[in-house]
Amino acid sequence: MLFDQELIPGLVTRDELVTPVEEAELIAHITTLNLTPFRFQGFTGKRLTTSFGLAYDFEAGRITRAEPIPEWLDPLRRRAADFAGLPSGDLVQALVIRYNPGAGIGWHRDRPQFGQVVGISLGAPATLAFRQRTATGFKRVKLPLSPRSAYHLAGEARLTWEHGISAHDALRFSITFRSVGAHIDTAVTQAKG
Ligand SMILES: O=C(O)CCC(=O)C(=O)O
Ligand SMILES: [Fe+2]
Repeated sequence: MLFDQELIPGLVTRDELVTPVEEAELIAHITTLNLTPFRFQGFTGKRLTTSFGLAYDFEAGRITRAEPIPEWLDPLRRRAADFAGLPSGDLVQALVIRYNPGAGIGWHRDRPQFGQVVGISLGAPATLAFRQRTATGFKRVKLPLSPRSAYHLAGEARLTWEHGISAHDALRFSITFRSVGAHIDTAVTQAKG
């Protein structure tokens, strides 16, 4: 497409942020990572994840430090930042997710400690569903995620809409980069102490 489209305020998408060759290389790197199931209060998710730069500890409810973002993710981080109009140094977290068949992600807003989000889809296509509460129910928007495409969540799309992906039966990966909001200094200081 010639122009980025804003489907809801703050949501911008871009097809083919990476080439098929780059996609294959990224997936090859991901398969070497030690991904672990998402766990929270006795619940074990079917998706497998790992975080770089910063992680979010769901049990403790705060941000912690993680292994540095690996070099093989640098070119993607720069491209994601260019797409989002951010300096690449602002994207301080990279979260890698593997959705095996049957895995999805429930309705949520990303943790408020984080700022803007840039997601890149690899592997099977999926649909990112958005909903925003209204007086009478929900406004809903569906965003098809083609492999190699990217989305940027800022503003309203980031803050007042929830998003989620229903379980699908094919293998998909996502890499999401995040900036951090105003609370990060306190959170990281606590994590070190
Ligand atoms: O897989 C995706 O693209 C969505 C991931 C997501 O919503 C999250 O990690 O907060
Ligand atoms: Fe999310």
